[in-house]
Amino acid sequence: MALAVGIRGLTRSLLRPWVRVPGPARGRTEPAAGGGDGVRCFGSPRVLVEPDPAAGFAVMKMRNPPVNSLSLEFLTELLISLEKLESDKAFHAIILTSDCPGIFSAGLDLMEMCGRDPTHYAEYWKAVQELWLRFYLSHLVVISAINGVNAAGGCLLALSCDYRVLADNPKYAMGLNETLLGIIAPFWFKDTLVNTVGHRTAERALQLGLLFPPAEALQVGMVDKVVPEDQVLSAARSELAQWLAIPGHARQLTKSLMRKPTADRLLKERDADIQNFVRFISRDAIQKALRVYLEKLKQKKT
Ligand SMILES: CC/C=C\C/C=C\CCCC/C=C/C(=O)SCCNC(=O)CCNC(=O)[C@H](O)C(C)(C)COP(=O)(O)OP(=O)(O)OC[C@H]1O[C@@H](n2cnc3c(N)ncnc32)[C@H](O)[C@@H]1OP(=O)(O)O
Repeated sequence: MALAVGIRGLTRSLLRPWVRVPGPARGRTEPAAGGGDGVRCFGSPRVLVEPDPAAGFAVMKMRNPPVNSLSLEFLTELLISLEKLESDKAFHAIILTSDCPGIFSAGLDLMEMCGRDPTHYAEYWKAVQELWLRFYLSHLVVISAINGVNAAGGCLLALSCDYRVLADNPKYAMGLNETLLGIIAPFWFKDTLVNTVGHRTAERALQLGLLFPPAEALQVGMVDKVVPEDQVLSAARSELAQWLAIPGHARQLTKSLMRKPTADRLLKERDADIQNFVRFISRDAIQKALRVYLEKLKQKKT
């Protein structure tokens, strides 16, 4: 089985050249995230980046409508945006949020895991691993401003950040709900949750596939702050000030000290994890469960 499609290879094959604000904002000079004037937004079709280099951070907005499902192309674009900000010394932090009303992310794209061939599954899973590793270990401060419902892989992305602000809307539940689909959160999803909420809460949440509404998410420590919906971004910005006041090298080394052992577990068995995923997801029973789940999502509209 061909597992060797690196994310840089993906990047070359999938991504259009870096583009300036596609869609409605194309060609405009928008106010920067922190209010600075004259700084151009940039991005790719599915990721809008609003830089505020003077303040040292950028707002990264996910916009893969309707539900910000993490397709291969979207994962790749998120990685490229992250890489671009990481390699620019002007940036010390990112606020990750959504441009899709009411949805932070519906998690991994079920269409990438359903009815495809093993080579595709392997390529997809490698990109999912890469996204987690890069966000989890980023030297930048990453704060998520969670402004919508946030399931499974989307929740993992938020858990990979350094701090989470969640909008206070009872519809905006968040969690690793894989078991509800008849699938299993991989060990590194589990480890990330355990590191955030502790073993007992994670054990219960993972088995039951719990999606926590804001008050409960705050209570178990899945998020750090719950604020009125219209204050999610400003609360994330205010929080950032505290993180940016710490000497960068000390904070980065401490982050690495805390997170490297967890990341190393995956790094040591990355190929085996891909093979496990491909074997698991290719099973007839799993494919059937995913099809039934997708069908249910569609039926709820009728
Ligand atoms: C041994 C083990 C080894 C290894 C491990 C093995 C494997 C397993 C690991 C897999 C880990 C998986 C992680 C995941 O992230 S799985 C995805 C989980 N996500 C969800 O359960 C959320 C599903 N979506 C929803 O609940 C709702 O869509 C949501 C987000 C609440 C929004 O609701 P609403 O606004 O009403 O929108 P719709 O439901 O109508 O959705 C619009 C449209 O989007 C489609 N869609 C929704 N979610 C997804 C998705 N995750 N992927 C792809 N497509 C999605 C939905 O079907 C609709 O499509 P339509 O064509 O009808 O417009």
